[in-house]
Amino acid sequence: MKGKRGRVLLQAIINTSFCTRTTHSQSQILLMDPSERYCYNPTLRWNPQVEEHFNEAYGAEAFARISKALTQPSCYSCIRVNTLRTTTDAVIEKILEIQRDKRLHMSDDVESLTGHKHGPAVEIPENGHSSSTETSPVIKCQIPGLDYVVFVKGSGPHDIQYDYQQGKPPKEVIVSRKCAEAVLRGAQVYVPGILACSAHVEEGDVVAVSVGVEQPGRDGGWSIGITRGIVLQGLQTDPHYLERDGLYIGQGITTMSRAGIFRGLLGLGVDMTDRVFRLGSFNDVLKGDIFLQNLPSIITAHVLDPQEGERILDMCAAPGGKTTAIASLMKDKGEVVAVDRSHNKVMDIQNLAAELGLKSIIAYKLDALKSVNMNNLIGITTQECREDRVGLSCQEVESGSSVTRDLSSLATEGTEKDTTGNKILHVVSPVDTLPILDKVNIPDEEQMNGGPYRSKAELRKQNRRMKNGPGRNQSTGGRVDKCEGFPPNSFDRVLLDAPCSALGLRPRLFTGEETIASLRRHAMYQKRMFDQAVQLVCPGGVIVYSTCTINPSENESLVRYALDTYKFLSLAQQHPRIGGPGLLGQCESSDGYFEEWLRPGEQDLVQRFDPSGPHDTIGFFIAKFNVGPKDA
Ligand SMILES: C[S@@+](CC[C@H](N)C(=O)[O-])C[C@H]1O[C@@H](n2cnc3c(N)ncnc32)[C@H](O)[C@@H]1O
Repeated sequence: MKGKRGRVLLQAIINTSFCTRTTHSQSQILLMDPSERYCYNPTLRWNPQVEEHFNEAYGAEAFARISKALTQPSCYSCIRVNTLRTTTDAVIEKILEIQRDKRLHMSDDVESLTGHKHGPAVEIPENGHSSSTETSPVIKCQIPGLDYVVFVKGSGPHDIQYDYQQGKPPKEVIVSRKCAEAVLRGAQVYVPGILACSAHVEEGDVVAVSVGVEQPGRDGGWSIGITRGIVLQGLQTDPHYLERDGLYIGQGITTMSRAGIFRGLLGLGVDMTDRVFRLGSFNDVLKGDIFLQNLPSIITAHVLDPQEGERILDMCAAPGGKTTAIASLMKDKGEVVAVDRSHNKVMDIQNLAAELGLKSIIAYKLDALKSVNMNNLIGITTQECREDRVGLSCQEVESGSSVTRDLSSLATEGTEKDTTGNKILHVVSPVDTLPILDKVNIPDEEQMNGGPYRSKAELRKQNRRMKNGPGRNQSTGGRVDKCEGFPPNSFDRVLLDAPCSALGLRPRLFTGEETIASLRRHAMYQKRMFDQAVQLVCPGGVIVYSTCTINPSENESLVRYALDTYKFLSLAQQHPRIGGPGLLGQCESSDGYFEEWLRPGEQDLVQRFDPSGPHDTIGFFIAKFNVGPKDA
């Protein structure tokens, strides 16, 4: 026991010596006003080079504001109503009823509308919202076309009266960063998220909840340095005591004892009763009728503008938020092919689709970088797929001619063959900095024309497989099907919601893991995926690319600081299928704030980069590309 205490003390000394953020001396700590400790005033930690980069781009003051804004959640929860099952009005009515029943929010929301002790309330902009709803905590979005979106107002930051006296700290728990970020958005504290807890905590105790955030380690990396289950004394000898100054997110009542918390794996650990930010929790509320989703994500699906009966590809789809939004916009008529490279995440898509009762979604495990499969040319093009659906001829499909024709614009044939004897096609990008596929395989001509005989029935079966996948629809079981990719021109529209740094998504309590190199890597990865998307969409189709970023992009004076999107998009415009002389295709982009392609009256959707704004995402980039006919 003595040895353990000694280690804790030693750890506290080490932490104090090596933590660059620590600014208090021991005598200052003793004199420090506890309210400075028990509050929420985090400082976002950046990789020094990234911070320098953004400081230079935005100016130190503006970037400090952006950083601060990232640590706070938006002032509302955004809900997408599953209009295939219910109506927006019915959902609003039910939410109000639930709030009344639970006596949730009501008095506090009135406070949130009138201001706060701790700082200005963050309000939803009035543009697009009817004045009659302004005092209601549950608001239907009034923007044309988005009446299936509901905002539930929250409030904060609030001062919390933590139960401390000088020399007698409150009982407390430390939660993981991910848990804290969820709690800031309205979630409860579940057992797996709890890292440490005071001694002698029993069920029903009031505990202060703070967050363990990554700190710079001695090896130049970042670490949390809290062993799960460690006992907190509320003293400076606690691990990372000083680092948690200003990192208290509220207080709650424990639903089990300390022993129960660390013995168990699941379940509610702390019922949050007093939060720095109050946002509604919608866990298990109106299941299947609503989906909690950030506004920009909803708008991404809106911008794609999918039509009933179309065939859509969602390239990086899990957990399926946008996939299901697309299927709903299509009234579940047509086909939404959702791919993700992770098996478990594909199951998430399947589960979400089943929960929302959507049958038009087919989810596959597929590396989006290998989405184009030219080996499988006896597939169906979008046009034929549509014709097939309305009972027209599939002759062109069966001959594969439409696909062959289209390849000519993308590729030049070499003499090399791959291991299966197929010729290797070298695809040449007219824009040398835009990395189009280096090498893709297509079947040998003789295989294409005079290859092994297949009956029409076999071909039809093959076509069905291409449309419906090799196995079952997601709604019938937990199996995940792999997909070998799709022939070019397979889809009417493609959504590329590319993997990204998620900078811009709030709240964020740590960003140090992103380096200049990693940000550039995201960009390279996205470009390669875009190359695939361009080939998969049929002439006259649409690609929507979206990503969450705070990289400066559109503003001319900031372009040279853009690590990814701007350069990528300007290069994409030069792509022969998107822009360039003699083609109808065009590119529209607008720094992520959805301007040009919106219909008249929809300009209120524009989210200008505004750190003090109410949005759940302060940096989101959406670009819409109309793909031109290749021979125009
Ligand atoms: C930004 S999230 C997508 C969010 C999703 N569109 C939604 O709205 O719910 C990015 C996804 O890309 C997936 N991903 C990353 N690399 C991939 C790859 N090479 N192929 C397919 N999916 C990939 C990740 O597994 C992750 O689920």
